[in-house]
Amino acid sequence: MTAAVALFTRDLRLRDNPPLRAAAKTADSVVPLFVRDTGIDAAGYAAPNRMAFLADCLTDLDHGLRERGARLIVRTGEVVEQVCRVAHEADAAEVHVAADVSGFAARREERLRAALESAGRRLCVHDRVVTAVAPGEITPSGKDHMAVFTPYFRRWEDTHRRDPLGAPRRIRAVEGVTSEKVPSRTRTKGVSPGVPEGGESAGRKRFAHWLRSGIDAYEDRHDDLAADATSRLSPHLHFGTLSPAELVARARRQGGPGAEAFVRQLAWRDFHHQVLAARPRTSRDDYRTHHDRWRTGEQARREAEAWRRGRTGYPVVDAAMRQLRHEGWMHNRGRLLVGSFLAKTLYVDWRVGARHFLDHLVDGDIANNQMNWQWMAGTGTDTRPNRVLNPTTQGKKYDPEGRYVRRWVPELADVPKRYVHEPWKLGEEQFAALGYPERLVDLGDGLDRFRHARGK
Ligand SMILES: Cc1cc2nc3c(=O)[nH]c(=O)nc-3n(C[C@H](O)[C@H](O)[C@H](O)COP(=O)(O)OP(=O)(O)OC[C@H]3O[C@@H](n4cnc5c(N)ncnc54)[C@H](O)[C@@H]3O)c2cc1C
Repeated sequence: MTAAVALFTRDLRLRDNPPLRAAAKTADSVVPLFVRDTGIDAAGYAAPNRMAFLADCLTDLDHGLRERGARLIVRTGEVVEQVCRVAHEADAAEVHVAADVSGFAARREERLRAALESAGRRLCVHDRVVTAVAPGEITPSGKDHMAVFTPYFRRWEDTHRRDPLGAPRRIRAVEGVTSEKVPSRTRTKGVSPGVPEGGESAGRKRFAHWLRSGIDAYEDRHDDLAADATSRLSPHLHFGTLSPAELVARARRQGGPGAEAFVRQLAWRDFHHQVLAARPRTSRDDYRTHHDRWRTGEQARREAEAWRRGRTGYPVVDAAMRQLRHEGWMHNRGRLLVGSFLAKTLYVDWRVGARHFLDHLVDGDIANNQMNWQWMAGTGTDTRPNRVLNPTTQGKKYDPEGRYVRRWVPELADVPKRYVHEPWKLGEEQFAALGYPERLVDLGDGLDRFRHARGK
């Protein structure tokens, strides 16, 4: 009897899961393993919103495995040590795992390979699991990644994609490997009230609903803040309860401009992943530095805190920041606006904002978060790095009725449409009666400071 370990990381699904399929195919019996890596807690990345969603994912995965004759083995500790221990207990010849892109994942892979090989076992790493197209698959000659999205996307579209795999029908489990209790959401403290349900079953339901009644309108409505007309699949993509390759294939099959626009966003996801894979230090360091001397000191700290709390005095910025706290999620247009406001208007280091996002986002993801923050701060791959978004004009454009602002900023619930993005124009007395904060900064002053800092 041969045995293999299928190590789940950011691929918490049974369908279209190449490491699981390969483990089940090459060995007589399988240990489906998830390690609660204490290194992630120690690095401060175990945000409660993601831990709650993760608990749902593991519970659902365990159910699915039990239906197929196995169950999820959960262990807590240092990941390499735990995997080696389980491989030894199961006498597994191979460990199958998905390739991933961060520096953390690269180091994990290297250490795991060395430790397994020294015990006479083999690590098998599978591409195109976390992304639809693997990092490094599309590279101009002599380069290790592509730095501009449009040409990347053209090549991405031409890249042959594999057909999505079904879930294994039966999985024969290795006998006698013990598991900790699968974590439960109810035991997670400090979770935002609006965090959605995690797990492959919930993800598939959401995706089916999206194909039926969301995707066709996506191209026209994705920027409408109040309409909430995006897929909200990002947490499922982050934890891999849905496969990006399958999403691309099924959206393409459905066809139409909405589906094409949606697929383009999935390509953005792959794009950022390939940048991080080639430049892992850009999770902290500027991708293209402007030698910014970001504001620090007491006033900048106070302003960053007002931004975190959704009390900047700019309604659409505050609405988005409050949505983040309540739901652990924020609309993409909101993310762009609050990112520009922090990094450019307030001229506070993008890392301060990225950290706050990672503390709250259910989809908080090193590749997507850090690369998008850098894009917005103009230190990343944006070809117009000094663009500054004006929250008032953007608010009027993407929330013309003020419905998004009223939903998240109760102080402005009864303000007429004319003033909802500029409540300070109501007049002193009426404005004071709202109990809504004064503007932190004049937009013109913020713009001048930023341009001066960037030498523009
Ligand atoms: C400052 C900032 C920080 C961000 N942080 C994250 C993050 O931590 N995790 C994350 O998944 N996304 C992040 N994004 C990208 C984007 O805002 C979210 O992916 C999107 O809002 C998720 O909502 P949705 O699933 O409804 O997206 P949809 O519009 O339905 O798009 C479908 C999918 O495409 C991908 N996608 C969409 N836009 C982008 C993008 N700009 N970059 C990369 N992938 C994209 C996502 O996986 C998304 O689920 C960030 C954007 C900005 C500007």
